[in-house]
Amino acid sequence: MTRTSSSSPRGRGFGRSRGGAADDGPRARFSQLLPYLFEHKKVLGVVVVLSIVGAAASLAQPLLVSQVITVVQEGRALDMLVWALVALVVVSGLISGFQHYLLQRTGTSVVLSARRQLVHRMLRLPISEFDTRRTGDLVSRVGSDTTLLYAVITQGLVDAIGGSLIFVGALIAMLIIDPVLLGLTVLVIAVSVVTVVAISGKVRVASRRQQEKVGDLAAAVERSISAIRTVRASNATERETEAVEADARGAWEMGVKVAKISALVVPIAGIALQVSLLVVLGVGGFRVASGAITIASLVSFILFLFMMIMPLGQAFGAINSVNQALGALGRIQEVIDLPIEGQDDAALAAKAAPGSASPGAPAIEFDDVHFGYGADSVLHGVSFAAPRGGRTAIVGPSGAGKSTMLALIERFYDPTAGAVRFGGVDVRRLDRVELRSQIGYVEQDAPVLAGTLRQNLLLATPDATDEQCIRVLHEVNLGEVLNRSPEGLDAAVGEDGVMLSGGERQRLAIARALLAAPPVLLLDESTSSLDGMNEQMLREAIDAVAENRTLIVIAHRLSTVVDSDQIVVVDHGRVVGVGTHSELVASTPLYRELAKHQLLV
Ligand SMILES: Nc1ncnc2c1ncn2[C@@H]1O[C@H](COP(=O)(O)OP(=O)(O)OP(=O)(O)O)[C@@H](O)[C@H]1O
Repeated sequence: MTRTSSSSPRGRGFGRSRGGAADDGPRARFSQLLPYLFEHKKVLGVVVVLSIVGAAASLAQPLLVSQVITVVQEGRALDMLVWALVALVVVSGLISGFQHYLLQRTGTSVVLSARRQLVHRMLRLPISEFDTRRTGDLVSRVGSDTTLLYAVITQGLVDAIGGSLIFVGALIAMLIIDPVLLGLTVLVIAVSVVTVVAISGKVRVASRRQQEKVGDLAAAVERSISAIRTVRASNATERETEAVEADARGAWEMGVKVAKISALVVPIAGIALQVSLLVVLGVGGFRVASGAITIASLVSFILFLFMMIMPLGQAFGAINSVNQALGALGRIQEVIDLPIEGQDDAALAAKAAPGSASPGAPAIEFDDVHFGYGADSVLHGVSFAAPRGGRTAIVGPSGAGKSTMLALIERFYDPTAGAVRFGGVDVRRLDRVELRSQIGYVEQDAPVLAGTLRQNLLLATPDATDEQCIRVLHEVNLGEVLNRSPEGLDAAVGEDGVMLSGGERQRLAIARALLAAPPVLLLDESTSSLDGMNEQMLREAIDAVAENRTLIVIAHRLSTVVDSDQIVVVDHGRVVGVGTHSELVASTPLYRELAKHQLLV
């Protein structure tokens, strides 16, 4: 069988993720974050303007306070000044509320666009990519990693831009009030900034590792839940729980590490404020005493100092959240940067020999096809032709490469040598969408998607009517399932179709393929778990649909294929015989053996 991510042990997470080790994981640069921000440049522009207005309103406050002190000292009336102060406070509040809303909204939008891009890419990756990646880890990149981008907008970057304006404004005001005091303050701040920058890089690494651990955790949960019946039946619940807990603990440990590093960053702004305050109070006191500055100037200098330190805290927070986001962005970009299926189709098509579609050509033809999933070769020079409108059966021992042959027809993989032709044309020269629209494919494990009967049927044929759906369900003897629930076609089938029996799942998958009625049908052991009566009904349906169509069936039970136009016998990736049942019994020892086992000779 051809394994996909949902059924292969490799796909289920027995293996570890790529790049799980310390520092060799995907890294993201700050510049990779910018496109996400540019996408919302208009709103962010509004936010920046609001920040400027808000900053001006905030900066005006100490100036007004200083005015108030002077006016009180001079014993004049305060009316206008007080009102101006109240208005400033109200305006600053309103601005910051609106800004907050815009930032949250934009943060969510950035997450949305990262998710969109990821999903768009993920569903188009080559099938081989899913052979080695773990489903849970991919899911966690969409669900968890993307949420870290939210914090960049809401908790950091834009705030810091607004904050930096206040910072600069306060700096200028302080320079005007007293350059000496400012010099001392800047010295303290410079030391704290250097310290923060030095330790913040570590946040990125720890955050990326934390996200990797969350990916491991999601993969472990997915693995256990998807095989929950086997886990229970094997009395392995305890062990699986421990394994999942170990991954959860790994994520926790990394979270604690991020917390520790962040904890170093956060108080630095507070310490800087306290030290500068002490310095300013001490030195400022002397300067007031010596008459270099007035008390009113010292008070407003201190208010500006607070104002300057606050955005510094924001900036440190921003450095932290940007670094966390970059850790996650590395994992997001890694998937977005992967080549998608068909990206190198032009080069492949150029390599393929030109051929033209001709009515006389076989529907499907394998011409000396070689293929391997990795280093191990699976097909070694397979050649056969499936005639148009005929029924071809592929038989052979388990692992011979039968499902792989169907995967090559669907172009889930391309041969390493030789060619697969569709109607005389090398499939590498055909558009994949066009090729697949010509082929109905029923996988060995007959996947049924969570949802309703209708959703499953309409997967390949979204425009089919209810009548067509119901007709095809009857054709595959699933009419009874339809009557089982008053919801009819809207009846749920459960996750992976668990509410249907194995045979019913297969017949639903076949119904889906039949509904599209394509010229070529590929059935991978589609009748293997049907009981005698259902199998008969199904064969009649396939017989009816197979008329004037090319059918390629992989079957282990020869009784289902003895009346095929031709049978291709495959062993260890090689074709060892082609012919009808009686011809092969006479000519091919392996086939004779298979037939003997199944009491057909
Ligand atoms: N996605 C995959 N990645 C790596 N190896 C694979 C993959 N799918 C199949 N193989 C390997 O390729 C070989 C042929 O597998 P294939 O599924 O084509 O055999 P099959 O004849 O259909 O077997 P069965 O009758 O048991 O379904 C096997 O050794 C299998 O382990």
